[in-house]
Amino acid sequence: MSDAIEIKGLRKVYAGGGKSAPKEALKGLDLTVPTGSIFGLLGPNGAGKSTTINILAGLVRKTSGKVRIWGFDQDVNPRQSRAAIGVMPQELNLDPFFTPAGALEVQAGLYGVPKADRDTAGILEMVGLSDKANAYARTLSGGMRRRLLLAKALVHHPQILVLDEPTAGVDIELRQMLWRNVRRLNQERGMTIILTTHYLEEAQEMCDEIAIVNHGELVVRDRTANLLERLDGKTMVIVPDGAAGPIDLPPGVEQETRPDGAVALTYNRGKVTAEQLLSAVHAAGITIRDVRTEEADLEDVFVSLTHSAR
Ligand SMILES: Nc1ncnc2c1ncn2[C@@H]1O[C@H](COP(=O)(O)OP(=O)(O)OP(=O)(O)O)[C@@H](O)[C@H]1O
Repeated sequence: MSDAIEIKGLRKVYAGGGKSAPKEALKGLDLTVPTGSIFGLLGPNGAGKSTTINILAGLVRKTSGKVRIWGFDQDVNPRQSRAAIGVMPQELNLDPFFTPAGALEVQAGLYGVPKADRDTAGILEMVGLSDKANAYARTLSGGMRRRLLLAKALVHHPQILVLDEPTAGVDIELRQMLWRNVRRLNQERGMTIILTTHYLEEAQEMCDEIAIVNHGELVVRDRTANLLERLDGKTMVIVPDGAAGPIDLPPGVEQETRPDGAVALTYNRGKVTAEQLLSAVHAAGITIRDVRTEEADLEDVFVSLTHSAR
């Protein structure tokens, strides 16, 4: 199967409460998530990411459109489509009276996982909670609760794992543990991973493919590497030895003097070469103390695309 998730024409209108008008959070979203990928769903606040994820998880009812999960139409085979997906939610809502081991057993029961197929100890070990297996959830730290939420998402051995803002506000150790586990689940078990994050650097590093949504619509979906290539602007930063005078630059190159005296030359890689720039700098009689280049990153792509969509 090529796509783990297929979303077609997905609309969600939240009923307005009191005097507030109804809100169209998704306006006919089309999206596919390839099987075996680590897929990033990005977008500004209120773009519709959580709504999309909650519909996939079966927590929010869509207004219209088609959702297929692991080949199962959500409307026709709700049980199978739910069984194929595990969701680690944003909120840390856990029953305080359950222990981690107890919570996993209950979750396994809810999904009808036979006793012989349960792996409570193994999952707790994977998320680093073995020594807390029998502690009450109310005594767990915020980080431990997140580990437990990840563990709960895995009890029914889903093919697809969805993580909604998994690293928001967590410390470095937990973040590394989460990403280590995500990579392992993806590489060793072929699990398809979908995640939302506000940390673009993280998405750039972790995700093979990225979709950006804005105002309930898809802005772009592409391989991360292709997205980064879309912006072929590059900046050469020159630290001159002494003050730099005017430089006679090729057309289309923008010159900016930074507060530290460095000269930033922004150019289009397709039109101007680094060599041309360096020649122009030399011709201006500038001695170069240091030179470096800055590539576009996902943040530039994100800003440029969500901006132009507006
Ligand atoms: N239960 C609800 N009732 C009414 N409106 C809602 C509800 N949930 C979300 N919305 C609205 O729908 C839009 C999309 O919200 P959603 O939470 O899906 O965005 P998001 O991309 O996840 O944002 P964030 O990055 O802030 O989590 C927003 O305008 C939000 O105010």
